[in-house]
Amino acid sequence: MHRPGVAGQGQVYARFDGVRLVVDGYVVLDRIDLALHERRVALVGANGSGKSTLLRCFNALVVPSSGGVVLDLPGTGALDPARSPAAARTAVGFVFTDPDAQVVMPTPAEDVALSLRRLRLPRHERDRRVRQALADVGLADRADVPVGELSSGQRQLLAVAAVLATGPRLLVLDEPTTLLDRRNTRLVRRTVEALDIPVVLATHDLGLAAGCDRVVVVDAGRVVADGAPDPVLDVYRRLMDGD
Ligand SMILES: Nc1ncnc2c1ncn2[C@@H]1O[C@H](COP(=O)(O)OP(=O)(O)OP(=O)(O)O)[C@@H](O)[C@H]1O
Repeated sequence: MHRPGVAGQGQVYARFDGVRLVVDGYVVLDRIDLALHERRVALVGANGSGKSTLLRCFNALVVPSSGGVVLDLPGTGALDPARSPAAARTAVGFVFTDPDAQVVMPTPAEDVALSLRRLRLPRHERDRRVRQALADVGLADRADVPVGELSSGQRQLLAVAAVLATGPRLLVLDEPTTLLDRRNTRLVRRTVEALDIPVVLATHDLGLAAGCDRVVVVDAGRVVADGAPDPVLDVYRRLMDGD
């Protein structure tokens, strides 16, 4: 396994210990050992290698067959998502690839407000958070336009805003730029870079991965390279090109 050095940044906020997932006899994840402490971590790997499944372990959308995950985020203490799925889903904001699966209300402001409903906030606090979340992703001036008038990139950012408004301690993004053109990709990239919480994302966009602090290559459910972006992405390119 290739493990080029990566600069340490802060405390470990997520640890995977021997995570294995078997579904109908098929090994989806195997021997995943990770201790994440970097602000930005990218998972890369071929289609079907297990990236989305690994991300889903963060909030118990997937529960390992064996091994375990421990989150240690500000305000949560040590937390096993499999044992405390509700707490994990409060602490971990999860954004899916397709924003249209997540954005359901007619306007951005209403959509973000919907995500806050279960927090039962006083109206003024809810409105404040809606405005703040939209401002954080550069959509302050689009708060009340019909969602259909937003670009795909802006809809992706709206999905991020709706998740950020709930105050997650960690943001997990599954292929956030896959559906986007270069301009919208840049928009999402810049927004992610500016966030003040850790972000773990899966991507086929090697530019997005290169801007992260650490890159993890997943192949057939295993971690095969892990470390600083430049050397690890070289390993990944060679793996994909069959050299
Ligand atoms: N619940 C499940 N039942 C059966 N097979 C599953 C299940 N979840 C995942 N798989 C299989 O596990 C493998 C990994 O899937 P996963 O979606 O995690 O890959 P991925 O790396 O995110 O792929 P992509 O880049 O195409 O999104 C695939 O072969 C998928 O079909």
